[in-house]
Amino acid sequence: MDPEVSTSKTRIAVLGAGSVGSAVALCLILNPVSSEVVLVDPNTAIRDAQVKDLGDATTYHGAVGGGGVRIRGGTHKEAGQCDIVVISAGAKQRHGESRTDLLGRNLAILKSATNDMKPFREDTVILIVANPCDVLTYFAQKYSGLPKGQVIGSGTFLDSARLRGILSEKIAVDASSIDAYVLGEHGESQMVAWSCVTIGAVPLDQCLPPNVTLDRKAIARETKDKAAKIIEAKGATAYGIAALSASICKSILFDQRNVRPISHWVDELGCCLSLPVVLGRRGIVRSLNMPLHQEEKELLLKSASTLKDFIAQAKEV
Ligand SMILES: NC(=O)C1=CN([C@@H]2O[C@H](COP(=O)(O)OP(=O)(O)OC[C@H]3O[C@@H](n4cnc5c(N)ncnc54)[C@H](O)[C@@H]3O)[C@@H](O)[C@H]2O)C=CC1
Ligand SMILES: CC(=O)C(=O)O
Repeated sequence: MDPEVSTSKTRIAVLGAGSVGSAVALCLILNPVSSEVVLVDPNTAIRDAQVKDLGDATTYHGAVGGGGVRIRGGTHKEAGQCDIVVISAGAKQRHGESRTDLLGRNLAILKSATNDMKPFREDTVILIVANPCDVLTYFAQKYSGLPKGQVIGSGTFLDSARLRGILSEKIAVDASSIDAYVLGEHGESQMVAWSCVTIGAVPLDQCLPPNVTLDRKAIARETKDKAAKIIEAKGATAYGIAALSASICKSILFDQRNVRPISHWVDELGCCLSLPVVLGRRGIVRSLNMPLHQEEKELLLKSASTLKDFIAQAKEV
């Protein structure tokens, strides 16, 4: 951790005061990472009501070194001067819609929000959470003009957490001791890097409990479909992505160098998608080259090709 970093000097802006944005803000209050959280939404009635509600949660939760996190409403311009901008602004999927169905609506929102935030501080990191996450990350890099490594997406961090949770139940090992990654698109073309799954450095196949066999296809499908199942029942997902977004903010602000599957620009593949990266104060420190099997490499290429098609088809306003 960078000893120079202190929560007393740092600000995180959250764009979008809806289900996800407010849950991100709550996580940042309960597990303080910065001294201030600035909520931004053109719907100022919702924004201010969320600020009041969240303000009640700050009372007994002091930041590191004392003093509570300050939550307040703010403008896009102010967001451009924050250490991190988490972008959850945009439409969410209705039952039966895919993430990519949101592209037209959310690209327009992203463009106007990014223009409204300019000029950015030169060290601001943008974290895209709104969907379709990977395609929006590509366009946020283009619109913001910030170095590509500073504009990232939550990507398959959430899918990887879901995969670890499912594996944890099947093999009765705590999820935090399972190293397993979903790669590629945060969406339909995602793939599981099965050849690299380890438990305490032991390859998965070599440490299954007796009488346990894993149906890998079914597990990958359950991982991918988890969001749709939740959306069908309650209309949205929010808590998982909020906790993980707050943890990404912590990795960045405290220069923690954690390895996470995060959506970022991958030169060889010509798009933004998730591969494990080292996260630091300026976003991506470096990408890690996973020793994937040939068929996994092909699935990753297919995911990249799907994403490039979406980028090519996107109608910019
Ligand atoms: N990456 C991931 O794993 C996840 C992504 N999401 C995505 O997050 C996004 C937000 O979802 P919810 O919070 O449930 O939606 P919501 O509808 O509850 O909130 C969206 C908010 O964005 C605001 N907004 C619109 N234009 C804006 C602008 N220019 N600047 C700032 N705010 C603006 C709206 O006024 C609204 O309050 C959706 O695209 C959803 O698909 C949701 C869950 C997980
Ligand atoms: C909505 C969404 O992208 C998710 O929960 O994975």
